[in-house]
Amino acid sequence: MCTAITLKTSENHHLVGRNFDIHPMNDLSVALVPREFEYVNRVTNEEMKTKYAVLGMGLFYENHILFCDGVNEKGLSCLMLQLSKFSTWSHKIRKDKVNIAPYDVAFWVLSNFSTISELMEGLKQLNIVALPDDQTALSTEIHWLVSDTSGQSIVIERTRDKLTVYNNKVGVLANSPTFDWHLNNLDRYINVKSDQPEEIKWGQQMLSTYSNGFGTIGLPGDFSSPSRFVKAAFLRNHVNVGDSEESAISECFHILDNVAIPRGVVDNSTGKECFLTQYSACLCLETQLYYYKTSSNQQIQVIDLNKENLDAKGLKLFPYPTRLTVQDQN
Ligand SMILES: C[C@H](CCC(=O)NCCS(=O)(=O)O)[C@H]1CC[C@H]2[C@@H]3[C@H](O)C[C@@H]4C[C@H](O)CC[C@]4(C)[C@H]3C[C@H](O)[C@]12C
Repeated sequence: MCTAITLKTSENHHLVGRNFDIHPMNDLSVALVPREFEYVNRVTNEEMKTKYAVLGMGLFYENHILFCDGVNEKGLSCLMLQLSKFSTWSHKIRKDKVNIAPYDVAFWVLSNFSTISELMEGLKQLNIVALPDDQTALSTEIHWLVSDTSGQSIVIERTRDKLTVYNNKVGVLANSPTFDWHLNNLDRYINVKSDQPEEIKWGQQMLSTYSNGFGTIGLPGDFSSPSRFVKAAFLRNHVNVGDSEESAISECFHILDNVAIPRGVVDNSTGKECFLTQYSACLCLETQLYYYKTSSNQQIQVIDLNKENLDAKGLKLFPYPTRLTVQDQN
């Protein structure tokens, strides 16, 4: 379970927020990858080099860093979310294409493109490959939310052996099923609204409200992907984010909290380990600030891409907060 939203302030700053929901894991850390950083393409073994510096949540797996989400120095963001049972990958390297493993697509997007329109050209060359001996790639089932400073936001999915790009007009992404299914499902919630309903008579019986929030009755509260999508879509499209980046960040985390999973409430499919919201992040595309909080430390951390040396030689990792910190008031 993961949920992502986009938001815009009245000062035209674009934010992208996400919950990362998984069983408890230790290998996460915000990472800064500089320009001209050299690494090996896990599909072709070719040497690759980053064009743009990238700041985002890195996940270390088999001595390899993959990006769950991030923003680059040009204000392009890319997030990956699970798309179980629907994603399909190519199983062959194609010489005329850029061959990338599914778990590395987010990093490829962030390190090579500055806008969505540039990326759309790049996608024509992309072959997302899971080679038969790459168990990691074969078990990866994901789709992506990409946004840029023009305010455009797209969803990229590869299903039934075809890449589809959707314009994301609702500003939300969750997990399975596919994005178009979620958009159709939204119609069922057409009656949900922010305003209070009027009093009404049913026969001789008068129906009236007795607390705020009666307009939102019918909004789902469970943690399934369709329900999180609907709830996040309603909140994202009715929230008042205020003028500044600061107030919008607070509202972004409020929305993410509304679809976040406390420890123990949801078991994973094997029933052995619980799922939880491991971290929630909010990225500002204009300022390239990465705000985040973790399941065990709810204090918001912030890392500024532009305070770093973007031409440094190696990767920089930031400590992942795991202990509760509170501010003493006396
Ligand atoms: C949990 C991540 C997606 C977050 C998310 O959307 N969760 C919702 C799950 S659900 O729909 O509600 O079930 C996924 C996306 C890519 C996944 C990783 C990649 O597939 C690469 C390897 C694959 C290995 O089999 C497991 C570790 C792993 C490193 C994966 C861990 C985890 O499953 C990741 C990080």
